[in-house]
Amino acid sequence: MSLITFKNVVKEYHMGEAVIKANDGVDFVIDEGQFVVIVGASGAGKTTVLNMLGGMDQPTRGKILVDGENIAAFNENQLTEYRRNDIGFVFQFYNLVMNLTALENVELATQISQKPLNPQDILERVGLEDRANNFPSQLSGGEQQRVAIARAIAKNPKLLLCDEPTGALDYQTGKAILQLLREMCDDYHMTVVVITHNLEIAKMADQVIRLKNGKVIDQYVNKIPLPVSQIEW
Ligand SMILES: Nc1ncnc2c1ncn2[C@@H]1O[C@H](COP(=O)(O)OP(=O)(O)OP(=O)(O)O)[C@@H](O)[C@H]1O
Repeated sequence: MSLITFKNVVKEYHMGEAVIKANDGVDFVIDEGQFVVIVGASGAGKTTVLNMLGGMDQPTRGKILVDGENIAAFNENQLTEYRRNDIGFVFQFYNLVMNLTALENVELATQISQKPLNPQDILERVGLEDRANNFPSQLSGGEQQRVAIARAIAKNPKLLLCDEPTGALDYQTGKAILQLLREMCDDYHMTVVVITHNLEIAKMADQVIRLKNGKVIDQYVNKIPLPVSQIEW
């Protein structure tokens, strides 16, 4: 069943006289429970797609249907509710609250959500049960990203959006994080969207959307997505 539909989505930025089309008529459909990779070079429009899908920005024109509702027409209050309840976000640089422990970071996210999962259980699921009382500064980059994933998942969102989640990590740690994201998708039947410039990562996806100059230039389904262990870059 389709969960997300982008219909002729345009996002323009006005810089003085010039108009920059960050997204220039983007169309795609994402099914519930899919692991989707949106790939493209720097400036292709990936972050713009993710920000609009996450309710952090709105298109200039077009429709963005999520679970049947056009979020492009939401007002501020509706967008706040949407971000709170339906979206989990994982960023390249983790964005943890540095003066809260790993567990407290996860708990904080669950406090604003309607149907959260148990923070301790999720920390255990990401392999950090022994580090629950550590502060982010006491954790490695890979461990901090695990906390960030736990925080996003614990909200029990409809959609997990990931912005270059391995961008700040070394090769092996990055692969472990991709593996964890894939498991989250499979275990929780969560729809996961990852944006990256790394085309190799596309091989692990159920569906790939390629962007160039603000347009979709290719969109395909991997009938047999590769296990993360078989991906190399
Ligand atoms: N707030 C803004 N104001 C003006 N132009 C913007 C703004 N945000 C994005 N753009 C422009 O829109 C285009 C697409 O940007 P976007 O950040 O979506 O690309 P990207 O594929 O995510 O790139 P990267 O991989 O470098 O993050 C770029 O040309 C960018 O300069």
